[in-house]
Amino acid sequence: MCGEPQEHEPAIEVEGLTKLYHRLLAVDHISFVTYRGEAFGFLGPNGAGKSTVVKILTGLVQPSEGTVRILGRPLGDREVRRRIGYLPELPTFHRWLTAEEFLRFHGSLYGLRGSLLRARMEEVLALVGLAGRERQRLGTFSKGMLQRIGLAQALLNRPELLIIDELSTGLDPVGQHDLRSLLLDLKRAGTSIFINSHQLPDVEALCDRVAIINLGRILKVGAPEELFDEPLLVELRAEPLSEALLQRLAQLALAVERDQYDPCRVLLRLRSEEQAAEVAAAVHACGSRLYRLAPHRRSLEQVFLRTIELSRSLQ
Ligand SMILES: Nc1ncnc2c1ncn2[C@@H]1O[C@H](COP(=O)(O)OP(=O)(O)OP(=O)(O)O)[C@@H](O)[C@H]1O
Repeated sequence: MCGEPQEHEPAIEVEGLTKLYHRLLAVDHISFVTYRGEAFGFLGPNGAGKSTVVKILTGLVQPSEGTVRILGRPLGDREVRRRIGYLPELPTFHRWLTAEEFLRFHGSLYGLRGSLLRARMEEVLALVGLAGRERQRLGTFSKGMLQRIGLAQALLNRPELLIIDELSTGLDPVGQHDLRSLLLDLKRAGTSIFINSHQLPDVEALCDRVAIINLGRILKVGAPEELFDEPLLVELRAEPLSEALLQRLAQLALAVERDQYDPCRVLLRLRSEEQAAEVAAAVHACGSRLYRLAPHRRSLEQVFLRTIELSRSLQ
């Protein structure tokens, strides 16, 4: 794993965090820790409470209960704000400003000025692929360019912690790839990243750990590969996948999931690795041909959907 957390020093510490909007419990006593140098992803369906948590972390919303420490300091600490970069979910841009004027304004909020500000502006414009666009008005930027200038703004102060509330909206596949590479480079350089996203492939590629959140509660936290808590899941392709073979597989495996699109394919949850040999023997005993018998890894998207589905069925 690249970007190994730095000596397990925390970046964000959240304890019993709760947010009530009038009677609506948007965040329900959640606790988690992210570490320095780590990219931590927050995944959840619409309305899960993700943006509320980000707004609390960035001081835009007051928590109802609980404690938060960022880079070792309590919420609202002015010095710590200078060490954080924040890309909001739907940044509002002043359309009449040029890219340069926009960055100059945000730079001044970080206390940057003069030659240092000019150097940082040049640096971030190059990083996000907007070098040469300094004089262009934001009103004439495409959605992807606006996303990039938003990120440039968040990187102006060379933040130790970058908080991103939803990324990649409006970016074409090349833009998404470039942005993902940029975030990976920042992580490799030691930047801690907290990212809310619906873009599961981005989260899977970037994040060391993810939390799955729904209805204001954290359902699971772990490395993407740890969340695939089905180590003995195997994919079997055999032809024909007869009723007799399916019955034999149902006796052998803990669970058999048929593929609704491929009549020759099933996923089997085994009790032990040794059972793979029994599965192969059952295929031959039933007179079928074995085309594939291999470990199967669910995608983060499948894990996410199953976790949310399970939590809904338990309500
Ligand atoms: N200012 C507010 N006043 C009242 N309710 C709010 C406010 N902001 C958010 N909520 C409610 O809190 C809940 C969580 O919203 P939040 O925006 O945190 O979810 P989210 O996970 O970020 O969703 P999305 O993925 O759609 O952005 C929702 O039910 C939302 O309607």
